[in-house]
Amino acid sequence: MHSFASKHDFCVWLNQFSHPHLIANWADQPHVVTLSNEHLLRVVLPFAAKEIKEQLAQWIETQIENNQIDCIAYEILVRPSTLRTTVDKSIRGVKNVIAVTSAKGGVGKSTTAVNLALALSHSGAKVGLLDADVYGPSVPLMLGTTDAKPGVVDNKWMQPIEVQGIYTHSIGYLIDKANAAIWRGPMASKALEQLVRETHWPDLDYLVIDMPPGTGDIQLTLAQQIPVTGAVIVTTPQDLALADARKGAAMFDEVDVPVVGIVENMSYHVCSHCGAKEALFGSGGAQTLAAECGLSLLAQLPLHIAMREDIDAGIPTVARRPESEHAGDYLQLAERIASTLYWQGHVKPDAIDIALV
Ligand SMILES: Nc1ncnc2c1ncn2[C@@H]1O[C@H](COP(=O)(O)OP(=O)(O)OP(=O)(O)O)[C@@H](O)[C@H]1O
Repeated sequence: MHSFASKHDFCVWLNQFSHPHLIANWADQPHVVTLSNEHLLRVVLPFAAKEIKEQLAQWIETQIENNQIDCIAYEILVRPSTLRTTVDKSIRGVKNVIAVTSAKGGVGKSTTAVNLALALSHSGAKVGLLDADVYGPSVPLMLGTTDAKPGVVDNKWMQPIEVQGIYTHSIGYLIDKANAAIWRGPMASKALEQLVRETHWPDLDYLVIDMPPGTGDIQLTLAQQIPVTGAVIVTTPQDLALADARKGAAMFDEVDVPVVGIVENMSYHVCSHCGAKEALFGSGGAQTLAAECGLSLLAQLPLHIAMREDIDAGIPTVARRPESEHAGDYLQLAERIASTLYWQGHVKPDAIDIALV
């Protein structure tokens, strides 16, 4: 039987627990394990990690039941850390920014961004979603908030719209689609920076930004102005989309924004009648691209009629069918992104963020 005389003993024991989103000796990371004077063991998971939380609790309970350890008082918390970014100027209230990008329109970037934000929230984090797609703000439609109008706080801040447990803001709440489409270059970048910085975000662990598609000046300027913790590139298996995704990876490299990896959307089609899988747009492309660019292939998401129907109904799959296989895919994706950001990044020392606006 294990006996624990010190925090070190607890860490050695906890390190035996493994999970694909943890690294070896994870419990030795600063601030992850603490022991109170009352002998309460506290494990703080520093990124969105509901699955780890549940599996770790189960593992501890099994150890107690099997008399491998004495009964202990413990708690497991999910408390994402703030990570350093190349752009120093932080966003008031926001710990980490995840930019969801695509080099080409129509590949499912917004669908991925919305479901990712909801999945991060289901995973125990406090999450915001900013629809920065000036050319076609689709978040209000996807979340059924087309009639929402953000309130104003202190004559200065815009209040985000809370829906399905996440805090959202969209260019679509302010102007209609027809006007957004004519924005170009500097005008669009300026408006977007304002949108992100003048929103009264509550304290958020993650702000997911649905970026405008493409790899032009707007995207480049945004990446240089907004403290992006990591970018996710969404693509489809078609050659053309993949060629563009390569450009996306190169652009983020140029501005020193870490790319967490690639999401292959519409990777295969699932027949709603017989469940058969077909590679409509070819297969293996994203895998090759990821290997070529030294990036991870984070997920291969199917093209499925239910996902489109959920989006059209204004309740994305993660919220509408949280127990479904598709929602499970997004939860896995969310926890993979959150853990990768943490293990690849550097924790910012706790400080009161002074917003520079
Ligand atoms: N995996 C999927 N399964 C089924 N339908 C999907 C899937 N991903 C996206 N779609 C559908 O494809 C259409 C385009 O998706 P979406 O708006 O997310 O793309 P986008 O890349 O953000 O496009 P744009 O750049 O034009 O905003 C939507 O109707 C959406 O419901």
